[in-house]
Amino acid sequence: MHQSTIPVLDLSRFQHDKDAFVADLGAAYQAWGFAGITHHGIDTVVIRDALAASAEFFSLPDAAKKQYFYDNGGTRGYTPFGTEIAKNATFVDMKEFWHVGRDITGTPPFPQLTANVWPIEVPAFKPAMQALFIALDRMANELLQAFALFLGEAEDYFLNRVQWGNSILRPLHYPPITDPSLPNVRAGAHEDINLITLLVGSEQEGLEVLSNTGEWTGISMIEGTIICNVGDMLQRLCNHRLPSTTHRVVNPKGPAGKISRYSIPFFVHPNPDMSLDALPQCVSAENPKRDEAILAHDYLMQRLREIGLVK
Ligand SMILES: O=C(O)CCC(=O)C(=O)O
Ligand SMILES: [Fe+2]
Repeated sequence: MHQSTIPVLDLSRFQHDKDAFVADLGAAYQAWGFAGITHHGIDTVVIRDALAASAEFFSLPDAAKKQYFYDNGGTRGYTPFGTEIAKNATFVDMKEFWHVGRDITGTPPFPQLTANVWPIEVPAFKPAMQALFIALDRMANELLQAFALFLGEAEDYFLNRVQWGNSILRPLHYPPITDPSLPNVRAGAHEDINLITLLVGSEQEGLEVLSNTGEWTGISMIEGTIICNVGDMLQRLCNHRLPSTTHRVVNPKGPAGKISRYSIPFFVHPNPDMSLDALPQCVSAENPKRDEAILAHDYLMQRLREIGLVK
């Protein structure tokens, strides 16, 4: 039966009902590339504090925010409105965001893992984002264990392939769209580049996912549910057995469109030297290899140039 919206998975089942959970996860992602995740073990306070700190930062005057806009391809700090554009889109996205990376003590094993910057105007921002980064990183590792099993690899397949990944936590702000001459799209249709994405703040309306029958499906979750979707890197690795589904953010009709949207995606990246070549067990006569072999870092650079974040 065709489900009309994305499935919801209870992550606590991975610990006590592993085989059934992995089968359900595989079915959910093969159908949608997206699922809501409940019982993920992340305290609601961690999520609320991060969303509150994000709203506080974005309410600062432009001049204060722009102090944190660096010519670094948006890798750390603030990126103002009008910078990012979805591949092949006409209008820039109606969003501003901040990038938090992995906190490293000592010399980073990869040069991409540059130091974080923090806004001094909002003291709560740093501890709130650090706590959310650590919690989502842990949750991602658990989900990747389940994905590894589904794909016929050992449970720990990803663990030493992601621990130095340049994963990015991205607090986002979409302002209300009040100018009627602007399109109603806050973030243009796109696929995520990375392995998987975890999305916090999805209770607000506006996110739409393209179903496998070609319909835009509006997604809003009960508070605390974290959406997880497959990105292009995982799609390549599994030779499209799991789809990296197109999604976008629209300005909802009615009162929800008159207020700002705050969401926080966590883009899970593999170590820069991980090969994204299709796993041999995912290639067959019926499903021949679709993409060329490429290293994660080279693939990322290619994609960041396409969306205007790297010139
Ligand atoms: O704001 C959202 O809910 C989704 C954001 C998103 O898809 C992205 O930043 O890649
Ligand atoms: Fe996305």
